[in-house]
Amino acid sequence: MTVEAAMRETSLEAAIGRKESRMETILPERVAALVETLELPDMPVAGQPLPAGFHWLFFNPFVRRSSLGVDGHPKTGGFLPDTGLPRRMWAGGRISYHAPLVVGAVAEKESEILNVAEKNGRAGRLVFVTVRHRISSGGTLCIEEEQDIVYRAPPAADAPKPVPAAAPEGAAWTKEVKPDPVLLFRYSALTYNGHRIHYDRPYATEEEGYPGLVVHGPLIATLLQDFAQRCRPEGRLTRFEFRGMAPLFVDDEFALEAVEGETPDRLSLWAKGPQGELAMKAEAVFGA
Ligand SMILES: C/C(=C\C(=O)SCCNC(=O)CCNC(=O)[C@H](O)C(C)(C)COP(=O)(O)OP(=O)(O)OC[C@H]1O[C@@H](n2cnc3c(N)ncnc32)[C@H](O)[C@@H]1OP(=O)(O)O)C(=O)O
Repeated sequence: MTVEAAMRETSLEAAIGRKESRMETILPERVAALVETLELPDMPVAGQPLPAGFHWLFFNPFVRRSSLGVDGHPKTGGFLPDTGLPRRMWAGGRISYHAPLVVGAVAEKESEILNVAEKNGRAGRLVFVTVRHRISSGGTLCIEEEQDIVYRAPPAADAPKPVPAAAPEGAAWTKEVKPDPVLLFRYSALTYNGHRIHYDRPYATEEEGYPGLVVHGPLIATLLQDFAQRCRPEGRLTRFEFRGMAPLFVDDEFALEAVEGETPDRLSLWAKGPQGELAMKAEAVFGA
């Protein structure tokens, strides 16, 4: 191991346990802006529960442009460790909805780095950073989430492109989504996410090697949670687990699909890409 690699490994381990916290008001205007962007039928107003996944609108750090990395995210090496790998993706997560987070409330998010794990993927070296977020309001823990962020090395020029797995067949419910550039732009703006792969086509294609602008993982996960809730209107979503399996791209229509889960309180869901590929898989659990 080189001295540089040994120092990096030490700094990655040192990141585990690092914490930060942030307070914010769950502003109804920002909730309304996402409802309209996603064309959802119900408009929650102050005092009503925040829809699942809408917490990603909030608690995102306001960082000076001079403190951003080339990818448009805050430079790593602050709260998130510098893995030495340039390409960030939102890999997945596990969310528990313990109690409603109410629109209009003041809430606090406490974040902690739970793990940093190096793996070898089909396309090269990967480092997964898992962050636990706890969102509370008025002394009640409302949402607990483990978020997996992956950092990737640029693939070798001669590396074959990993072939994505096929999505399951036999969906009981299905819904088409057309991710146009305005949807991606609005989602980036509303979540204050400067990641250039979502709106800067030359950067996404020439620097990160994607065929087009990349659809945000949390956007797909929010659409899947809304879809899950519509498949089970009588249930309350209490847990949602998802894993991004292959990226989706702007203007390529994809489908949200679902079947009954292994137990009556569950649904298995996925997002199916335009070639029938499994883009995201998810599991929803409902309580009373
Ligand atoms: C917002 C935002 C960013 C984004 O939204 S980016 C767009 C959304 N995210 C995606 O589209 C991710 C789609 N997934 C992938 O591209 C690939 O799955 C990934 C993560 C690059 C890994 O692909 P590989 O083919 O290189 O990996 P392998 O299948 O060979 O697996 C190697 C080990 O890694 C584990 N693993 C794979 N995928 C995940 C995952 N999504 N979450 C957690 N772990 C994963 C896999 O189990 C293997 O582990 P072993 O222990 O078995 O070795 C923003 O930046 O804010």
